[in-house]
Amino acid sequence: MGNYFNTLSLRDKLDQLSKCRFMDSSEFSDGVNALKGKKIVIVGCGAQGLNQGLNMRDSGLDISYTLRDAAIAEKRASYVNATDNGFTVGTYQELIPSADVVLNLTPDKQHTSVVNAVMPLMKQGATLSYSHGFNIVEEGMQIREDLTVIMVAPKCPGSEVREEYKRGFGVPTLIAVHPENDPEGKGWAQAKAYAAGTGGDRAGVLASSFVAEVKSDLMGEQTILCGLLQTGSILCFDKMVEKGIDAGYASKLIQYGWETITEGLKYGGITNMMDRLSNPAKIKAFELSEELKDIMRPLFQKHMDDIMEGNFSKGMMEDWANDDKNLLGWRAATGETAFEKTPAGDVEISEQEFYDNGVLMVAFVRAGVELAFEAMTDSGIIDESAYYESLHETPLIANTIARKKLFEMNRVISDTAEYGCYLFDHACKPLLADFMKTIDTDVIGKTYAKDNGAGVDNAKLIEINAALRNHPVEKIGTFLRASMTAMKPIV
Ligand SMILES: NC(=O)C1=CN([C@@H]2O[C@H](COP(=O)(O)OP(=O)(O)OC[C@H]3O[C@@H](n4cnc5c(N)ncnc54)[C@H](OP(=O)(O)O)[C@@H]3O)[C@@H](O)[C@H]2O)C=CC1
Ligand SMILES: CC(=O)[C@](C)(O)C(=O)O
Ligand SMILES: [Mg+2]
Ligand SMILES: [Mg+2]
Repeated sequence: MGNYFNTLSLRDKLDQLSKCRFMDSSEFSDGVNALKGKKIVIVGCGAQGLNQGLNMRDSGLDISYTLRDAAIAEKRASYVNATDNGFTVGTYQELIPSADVVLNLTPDKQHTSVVNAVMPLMKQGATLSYSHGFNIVEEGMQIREDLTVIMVAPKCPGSEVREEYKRGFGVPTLIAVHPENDPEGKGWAQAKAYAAGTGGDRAGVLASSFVAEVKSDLMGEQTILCGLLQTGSILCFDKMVEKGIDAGYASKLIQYGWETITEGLKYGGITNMMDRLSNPAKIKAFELSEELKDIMRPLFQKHMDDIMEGNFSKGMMEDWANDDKNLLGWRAATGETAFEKTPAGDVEISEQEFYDNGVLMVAFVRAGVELAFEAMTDSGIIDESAYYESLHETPLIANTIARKKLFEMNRVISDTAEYGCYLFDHACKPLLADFMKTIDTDVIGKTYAKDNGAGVDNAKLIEINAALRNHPVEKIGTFLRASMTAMKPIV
């Protein structure tokens, strides 16, 4: 076993990275049929396992769970999750031999040992599925030749996979078939039916590759989605407290602010999020975000390079071998930050106030989304995929911070995402130290400018509006969001 991506020729690397086709909803007219009546067994009942299983059962599929022996014997959380929801739970020996499709939804760190345990028990011609291609792409896992290997990767945390489904919708999903393992040519039909079962087809599905999924997913989660939201939360909170803003107010502004301002992003991209500010505040947010982009660009590029070259996965796997020493230490340190420890105050903050008093947060979001999108597309990842991994998913992660701050975000995302998030955060905070010295409460904690009071430079405003609207993330976003609203009323 070794890094599969690194064994490919440059031509094949570029070919796999650029695999990404936005599927037409008509391609899902067969619904879940390709999996109807098949026995689907999910390994693991955690963030993705439980929520995908609930959706697929509601879509009429036959779902049961297999857990390691100790989880069953000790009635661990995963066992309780599955049995409380009325699912059959059994050992590998009991359930795997009769399974038509096995969904491996255990943490990435466990994939090699789980697949090695499960594979010999799988029947001839069955299908093995992943929701993240790390094991195949970064570890070069070899799967038995008769087995079909597919991937169905929801572009969001497991909790939101369920929430969106309950709302009658779904989350954008990337599907793929491992080219080395499609002996019967049934991979795509099964992956499509699986995406229909989770509701993903209603939000948008990209036909992609294991390689493109891994490289884009790692980049999004480390930088804009989790890393930057963590850094931004800590820096904005500490600054407000340092400058005398009430700590309870500061805590609330950050905890719920990301969710509120990225709601604007969800509806109308960066353009709409920035349009929610007064004109003078928009100009200020633009200037701050330009500065942030210049400072952070090398860090975003470094993350992309490390992911592409396999350095990131190598470092993380060393930590796996070291009993997750880094991960666990960094997780504990996050729990000790002042932001995490200060409860949100009992103060009313109106929807508009989150924008008006959070100009710096808006600047962070714009800078992070654009930088992540640019780094991905510069490396051969297609715009649609880069959009989902930067702009689209940010509000979904922000929702988790609103629930229970950074603790909840880091609990809900995968361990892989959490590890990369801390790496980014540790490098980004010192990088922004000088910039933060220039920041005062006019851009975080207090209202920058509610109206156009002191006047607005028309030429500058026009130039800024054009720069925002002409960014490629806005072009692809307009197209993808149009297909989403078009699909909503059908539900
Ligand atoms: N978290 C997310 O929202 C997202 C995750 N993904 C991907 O989905 C996959 C699952 O991640 P996630 O849902 O976060 O995982 P979780 O950490 O939530 O999964 C834990 C589950 O895996 C079981 N498990 C842990 N170790 C083993 C083992 N050695 N053998 C058997 N079962 C084990 C646990 O059972 P036990 O009780 O025995 O510990 C538990 O049921 C990953 O590939 C991830 O990258 C993709 C998109 C988003
Ligand atoms: C939530 C999600 O999509 C991540 C961030 O990729 C993950 O948890 O790995
Ligand atoms: Mg992801
Ligand atoms: Mg991930």
